[in-house]
This record gives sequence, C-alpha cells and structure tokens, in this order.
Amino acid sequence: MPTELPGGGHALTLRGVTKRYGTLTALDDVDMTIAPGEIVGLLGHNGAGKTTLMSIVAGLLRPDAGQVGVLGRDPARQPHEARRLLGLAPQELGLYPPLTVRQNLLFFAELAGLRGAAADRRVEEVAEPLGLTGLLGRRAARLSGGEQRRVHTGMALVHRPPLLLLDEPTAGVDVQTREQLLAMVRAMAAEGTAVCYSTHYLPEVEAMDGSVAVLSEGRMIANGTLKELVGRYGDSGIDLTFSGVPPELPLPWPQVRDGGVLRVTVEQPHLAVPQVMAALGDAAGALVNLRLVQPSLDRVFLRITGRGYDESAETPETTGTAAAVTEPARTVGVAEEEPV
Ligand SMILES: Nc1ncnc2c1ncn2[C@@H]1O[C@H](COP(=O)(O)OP(=O)(O)OP(=O)(O)O)[C@@H](O)[C@H]1O
Repeated sequence: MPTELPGGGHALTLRGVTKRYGTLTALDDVDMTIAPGEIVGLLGHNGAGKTTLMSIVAGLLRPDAGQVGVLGRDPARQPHEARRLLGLAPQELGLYPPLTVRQNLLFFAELAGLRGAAADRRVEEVAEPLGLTGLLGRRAARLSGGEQRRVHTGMALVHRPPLLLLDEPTAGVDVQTREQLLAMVRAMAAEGTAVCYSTHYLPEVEAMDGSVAVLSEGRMIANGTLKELVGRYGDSGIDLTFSGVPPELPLPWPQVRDGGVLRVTVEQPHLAVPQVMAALGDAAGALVNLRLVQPSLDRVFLRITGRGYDESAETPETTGTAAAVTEPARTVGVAEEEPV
C-alpha cells in the first residue's frame, strides 16, 4: 500500500459533486472520501443516486459541478489513467455468454496489459477466492445467476485496481455466494484496496464493519464509521405493545406512543426490563408484546431518513418498527459535538 497518495492520501475524493438529469438533481453537492484499505458501504433508497455516483467516479458520466479524484486523477479529464486505477462491477451483468469463464477473465486481464503466463496466473488468482476455479472451463451462458455475478465481480478486479466500485454485488445471490463475495472484499481491503460498495442489505455493511455513506435524494446525509453512526443515531429501547392505548409509565426514561406501541428509549434495554415490568402495574393485563430494540444500522436509517431501509429492499428486516421517533432527513456529520 502506498504511504502517500495524490489526492490528500485518499484513493477516492469527491468534492461538491452535482449531477442533473434535466430538471432532476440526482447528486447534490456531494462530498466523500475513501482511504486505501477502507470499505465504504454506499447506502440509499431506490433512486438516491448511488449508481450515478459510481458512474461519475468511473468516468462514464460527467458531473455538472464539483471535482472527482481517483488517486489524484480526474476521471473526466484523464479518463484512461483514472480507468486503469479502478475496477467497476456495475449492477447489470457484463459477461460474454459464448465465452468460458477463463476467456471472460482473460479478456479483461489482457485489456489491462497482462499477457501470456502472467495473465493466466492472474486469472487463477482471481478465480480462487470467488470459488470459480472449478468453473473456468464452463461457458458463461451455462452458469447460474450467482456464478455469473461472481465472474462479473472477478472481471472488475483482475487488473488489481487500488479502487474497487461494486454496485450491488450481492443482488440476487444466495447466502454462500454472498459470503464468498464479502470475504473477498474484506481480503482485498486488508491488502490496501479502497472499496465503494453499494447494497440494500444492511447486515452486509454491518458484517464488513467499515464506513457508511448515506445518500438521500442525491444528498449525502450521513457518513462515518459504522460504530460512530450506530453509537450516535442507532437509539435503543423497549417496545411495549398494548391491546389498547398505551399507559404512561412511571419511569425515568423518555417514552413515545405510536398507536398501541409504547417506545421506552433506554441505553441498555435488557437491564431495564425488570424496572419496566414493575412499572406496568394494572396495565400489565393489556400488554401484548415486549421487544428489545438494539442499536443497529437500520435504526440509524430510521432516525436520519425518516424511513426504514427495508422499505426499498427485498431483504429481511433486522430491527425496528414504524413506532420509532423519526426526524426529517438532514445532513449529519459524526465529527460534530451535538446532533444537528
Ligand atoms: N439517464 C437518466 N436520465 C434521467 N434520470 C435518471 C437517469 N439515470 C438515473 N436517473 C434518475 O436519477 C436518480 C438517481 O438514480 P440512480 O440510478 O443513481 O439511483 P440509485 O441510488 O442507484 O437507485 P437504485 O437503488 O434503484 O439502483 C433517480 O431519480 C433516477 O430516476
């Protein structure tokens, strides 16, 4: 890993990047950085601007305003240099169906200037962690969807780019493929690759324990490490569901009602349960359900966007209910002293 990089030591820098499609502002004054070895989970509901951001970084779209630096190179002005420094796996699969897996990977290795034994070796190296070694001789058209997704990802990293852009790499894949892809991303980051990874599946981002960047309607509304964001916005508590209107309980913690649910906001909910139960008194007879809500990225989402993340994804809900206290979308910076 280089000790000093052009672009302020970052593999990727975005400053004030704005992109409009006609009257629609798809990206609005977006700032973002990724350091070598850092994994950034790029999150946002459908249409938030994630693909637009990756396309601009890859030089496929030009921003209307702002600067982009890929290890100090501007993808709009130095497209060839910037392109060599990054690997892009777009959402849409880009395999050549009549070619074998090996031929697909070799094609990209050769585009990157590798030849002969060096290219062959690199194909084997890429195939191994992606579980493709046994499939190298098979035609791409004959692969399952998950296998195709792995080859597609392999094509993006065959030239060892220091910056990897993965646009929903686990869309539609099974648990095993998801694990393989995540392990590979973590291994590449450990070797110094900067990774920008968009997904609708929050547990994946939690599993990678990297940084998080949240886009909402083209604006970067939160960014920081997962720990920082969860610590600051992933509030915890106890949800009590009653058969009628929830009572007000004699407790020292904030309480909010939403329909039949009473949310008691408390830091270590499991320790607070006995006190909450004791405070119920006669209301215990109307209690239907009690649920501990732990801090999570899902809770962070609800707090800063006003919507649960699962509302735009086909993935399972992790925690949280519509009963939470929500705030309107706003810009938040984890380095600030007080919540904005
Ligand atoms: N070529 C285009 N012309 C006009 N509008 C576009 C174009 N591409 C994207 N948009 C719009 O720009 C906004 C951002 O789209 P983008 O594809 O970047 O979102 P996304 O976060 O990647 O969404 P998803 O999670 O659904 O993939 C959306 O409102 C989309 O409809």
